Amino acid sequence: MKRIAVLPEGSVSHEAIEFLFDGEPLELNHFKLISDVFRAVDSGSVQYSVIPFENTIEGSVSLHMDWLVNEVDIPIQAEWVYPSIQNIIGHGNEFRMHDGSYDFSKITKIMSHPVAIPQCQNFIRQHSPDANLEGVNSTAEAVEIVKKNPGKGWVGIGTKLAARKHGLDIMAERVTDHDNNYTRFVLIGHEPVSIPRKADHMKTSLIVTLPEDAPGALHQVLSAFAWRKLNLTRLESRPTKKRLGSYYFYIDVVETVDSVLLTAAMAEIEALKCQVRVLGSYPCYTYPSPS
Ligand SMILES: O=C(O)C(=O)C[C@]1(C(=O)O)C=C[C@@H](O)C=C1
Repeated sequence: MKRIAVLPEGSVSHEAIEFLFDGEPLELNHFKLISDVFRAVDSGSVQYSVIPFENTIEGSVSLHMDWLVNEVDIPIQAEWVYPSIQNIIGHGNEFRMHDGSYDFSKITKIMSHPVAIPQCQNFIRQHSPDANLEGVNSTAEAVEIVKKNPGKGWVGIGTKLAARKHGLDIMAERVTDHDNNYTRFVLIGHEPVSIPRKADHMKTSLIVTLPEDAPGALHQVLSAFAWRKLNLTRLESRPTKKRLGSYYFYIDVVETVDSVLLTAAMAEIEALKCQVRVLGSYPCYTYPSPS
């Protein structure tokens, strides 16, 4: 049975990993902090870790990107997309009105993961503009804290799975600003993984660091992909954290063509005195579109 580190029971990450393995029994080790989820592979206590990487509304989860690049050396083995469906969860009796509906203006505090709160801005502005917003380690943790603090007017933004686990009420369903709210997850680990789904395509993730003060270097790097007709799906710069104004580039290449071309592109980029690090070449699984 695969041993996998993931955020707490009822988190979006937990739902997502159960989806990826489609009912295959898994040994899940739950951790409160994403840093511990990352470290679990390093310490050998699990084979794989589940990392949320990018969200439709919020974009890259930069903290997780930086951890993958700077703090650990663990390859990406798979990527998949899963919907982040968020709900308002609380002790319903604190907010229930005579007609049975909820008075959301009574909410004093809304807690969730810092990536989940901005996903629900419209709902918050419209229904609970005076509530305090508080970021915690996961959506699941927010719901757990609310459970332990009745009578204070607190609610959490989280999954139905978390509401069920803690026996709380789902006061409003699907409260994200856009229905198409998806999160891209990556599975990291030292061994390739078998997944009971059909992969959509392969992808290679690269970290490219340009030589200092080389005008046109990024243009030349991009040309190495362009003339080989290699399809880039992501190009993002992040600070190297070594000094202000120094960046690395995170590049995703979808391999729809022969990988020999990609190897040649990387050799060309290295010849330009760039540093190239491969974060992984891995299968990607898309979420089935509603029929
Ligand atoms: O807090 C959770 O439930 C998580 O799985 C983490 C996480 C994230 O880090 O992006 C995952 C997806 C959600 O959109 C919000 C939070």
